[in-house]
Amino acid sequence: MNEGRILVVDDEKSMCELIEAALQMRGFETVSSQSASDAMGRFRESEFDVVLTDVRMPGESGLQLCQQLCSLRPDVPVVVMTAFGSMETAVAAIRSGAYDFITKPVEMEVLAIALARAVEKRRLSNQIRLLKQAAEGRNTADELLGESEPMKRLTDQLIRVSPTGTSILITGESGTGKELVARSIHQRSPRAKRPFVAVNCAALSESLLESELFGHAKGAFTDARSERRGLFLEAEGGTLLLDEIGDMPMAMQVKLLRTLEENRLRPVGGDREIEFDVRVLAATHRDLELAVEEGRFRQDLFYRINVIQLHLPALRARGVDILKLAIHFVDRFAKHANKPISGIAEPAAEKLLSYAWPGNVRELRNVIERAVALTRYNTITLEDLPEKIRDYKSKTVFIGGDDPTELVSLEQVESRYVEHVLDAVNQNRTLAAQVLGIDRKTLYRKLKD
Ligand SMILES: Nc1ncnc2c1ncn2[C@@H]1O[C@H](COP(=O)(O)OP(=O)(O)OP(=O)(O)O)[C@@H](O)[C@H]1O
Repeated sequence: MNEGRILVVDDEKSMCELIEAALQMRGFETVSSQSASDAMGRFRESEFDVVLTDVRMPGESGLQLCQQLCSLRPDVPVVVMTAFGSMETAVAAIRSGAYDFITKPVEMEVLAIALARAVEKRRLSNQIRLLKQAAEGRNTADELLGESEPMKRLTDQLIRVSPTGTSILITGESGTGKELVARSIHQRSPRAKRPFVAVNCAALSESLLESELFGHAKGAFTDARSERRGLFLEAEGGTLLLDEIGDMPMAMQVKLLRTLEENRLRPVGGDREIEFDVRVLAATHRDLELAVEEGRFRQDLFYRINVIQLHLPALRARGVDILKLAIHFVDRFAKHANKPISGIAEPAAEKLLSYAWPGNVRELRNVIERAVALTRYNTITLEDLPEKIRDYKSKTVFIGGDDPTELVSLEQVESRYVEHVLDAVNQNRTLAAQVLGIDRKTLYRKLKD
């Protein structure tokens, strides 16, 4: 049985060997290191449950090592070996963040008990962290609802691809539920018990994004007062969602591709590469194929992330799901607000169905939250909806002009319909071509004409 993985640090090689032999006999796995700096390197390269270190060593002391480890990974306990009778060192060790100390000469039985306790502490705090994450997830994340044909197809695909570990590109307009789909893929994968981490690539400058993703060494730039593990390492064993990947700066795309190909990363300002095990999902509301053609997105990275593509339909294409989602949100917000609201009155429901929902599910959710707060009745009525929805007139494609009796040529009908479809899919030309049943070259020609 594996009692835990221990990094043993002592400048005396024979001491390391002695301790390692005693620990291995008792079921621990060990790695040893003869200096603080070498120990730091090993610590960054792989996962340990506990670090056991001597205090006095040439170069950096065990206490300095303890401080560094505690700021880098407060979740990994450090046990320090101090000389017998040196209470001051023991106190200094605890002040440096050590979890426990044992005195030298080391009694192997005592050491094994101290380490087993430290391993147990680490496992318990990990469990608490994961339970907290799961509880937060349950409170904030919605379940992916939808029974319309396009959503059924999507759920079907999702169930098939989630357990595989393949890279998936999730596309769809803003607010269609891309992050929710990513969470759902994670939940249905063997990685479900490990972390799910999402980062918005559009929100950060190139240099910030790099250190956010890969972490940075101490002193890598002016503000880098301490080391930071990047999100790739935070997501170790789990899933990382690169949201809005279409907005990632070109230079960063190069670094990301290399990292994904090699499964290793180099923190900003760091001198070592670190291996990681993370499933990467990417999401975007942009037309990435077009971005590749226009030279704004690297083709090699596109192929790497686009092994499988899941496309989320716009809310307006989900028919009756609009009402199902609306009722789901009414129930949820009514419960929060402690109001006895039981549904949506028919005229309001009709308006919800005919509105175009450019902000998709997110917009619907906000509209319902507002309506629940405003309503004086026990159903949502027309007057609880925002004016733009109450007054919304769905466009009739063929009439397009101001005069409804205007007669237009077939060519004009076609060009207006193309425009209408492009509006409906947020100018995504790949998708528009699919909807129109023509290839993209033909679509470009029509647009030019
Ligand atoms: N099918 C669905 N069922 C229930 N809730 C949904 C569904 N789709 C989206 N939502 C909810 O709508 C909101 C927006 O979803 P999400 O953040 O996943 O969208 P997104 O496509 O990632 O948006 P963006 O492109 O702006 O990042 C969230 O509150 C989400 O929980």
